[in-house]
Amino acid sequence: MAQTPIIVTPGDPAGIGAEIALKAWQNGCKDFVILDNVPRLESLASTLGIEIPIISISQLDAFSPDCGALQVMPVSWAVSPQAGKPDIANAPVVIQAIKDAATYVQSGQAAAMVTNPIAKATLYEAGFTYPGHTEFLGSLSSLDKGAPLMMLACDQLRVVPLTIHIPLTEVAPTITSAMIIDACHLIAKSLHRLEGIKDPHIAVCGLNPHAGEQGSIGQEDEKVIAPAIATLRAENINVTGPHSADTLFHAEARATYDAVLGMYHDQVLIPIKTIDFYGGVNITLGLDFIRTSPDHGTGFDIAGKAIARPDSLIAALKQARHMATRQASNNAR
Ligand SMILES: NC(=O)C1=CN([C@@H]2O[C@H](COP(=O)(O)OP(=O)(O)OC[C@H]3O[C@@H](n4cnc5c(N)ncnc54)[C@H](O)[C@@H]3O)[C@@H](O)[C@H]2O)C=CC1
Ligand SMILES: NCC(=O)COP(=O)(O)O
Repeated sequence: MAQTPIIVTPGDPAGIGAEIALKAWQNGCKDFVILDNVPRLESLASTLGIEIPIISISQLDAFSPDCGALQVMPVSWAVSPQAGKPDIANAPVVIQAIKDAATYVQSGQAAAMVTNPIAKATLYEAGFTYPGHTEFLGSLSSLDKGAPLMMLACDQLRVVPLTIHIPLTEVAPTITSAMIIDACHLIAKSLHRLEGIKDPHIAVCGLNPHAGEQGSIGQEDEKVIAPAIATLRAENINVTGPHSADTLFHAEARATYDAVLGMYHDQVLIPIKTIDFYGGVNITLGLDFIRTSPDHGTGFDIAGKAIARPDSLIAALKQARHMATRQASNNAR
């Protein structure tokens, strides 16, 4: 039976997305179709010294994993992409590609979507009103309670930030016990569904240094986070905390839990990117379709220089296929 492809979005065409997709294909990931433009990819491949056949297909059911060429569904860039120089004129094409990819997965034409990095500031300038893919895809999907959540995963760690792209000054007033409860329910359900982990242990970070030092360095740990943990534990959800975030990420601590729920972006993204900068994968939890992504950004400083590493995109493609296979077997039960 023909394999349903993964659909890959171009991301910002001035970034490293196309380069890492060419390299992922060259490295044996042949089960995806990318939304982009054949002449541009051929020209980029030639500049980068990557020799692979590239063909256009007009619909996803024409995909053949054994055809020996990178398969591309065409998009028309408003202006010719220049490496390292994002152009606001291409923003509508970038956004439409994300929307189209989500539709392909929701309709079953693609098994999952993998997004290449977008330049958030460029899209904001063009009027994009969502903080990032996670929230945008959430708006296109029916959602589990507490969704969408952003989970970053590598072989040694899984983390979820409770708040994502908001200013640090807004974190403390934003977090609530209900958000923590919903997030832990969704993480537990997702780890069971996606990875078969029954009763996963979720370690919840405090917000303040030393998890508030019993209320003397901030009140949120005792007044917001601890009550949520007590509620979850009363429901027999395997949650501990609030933990001091600074002692939660060394190897011995990591061996004690399945995932960490942090209160804000950098609290949990710094540890995972330090542990595995090139191999991490971003997974959106709680959507009605599968979406993963490399955990890095557009890499404008290295675009077009042939030095971008495809590891994270390769890991994202493998994770997406793993999730699609698991979902199919869950559905068949
Ligand atoms: N999922 C997404 O769409 C994401 C988008 N971004 C966007 O990316 C843009 C740039 O963000 P930065 O913070 O500079 O992060 P970045 O990840 O693009 O770059 C940080 C550093 O890591 C290097 N790097 C990144 N990916 C690499 C790879 N595959 N191989 C080798 N080196 C690599 C870059 O050259 C740079 O020195 C921003 O506009 C941000 O919004 C950032 C993270 C995720
Ligand atoms: N820092 C992670 C990040 O920016 C990913 O955001 P998203 O675009 O996947 O929502």
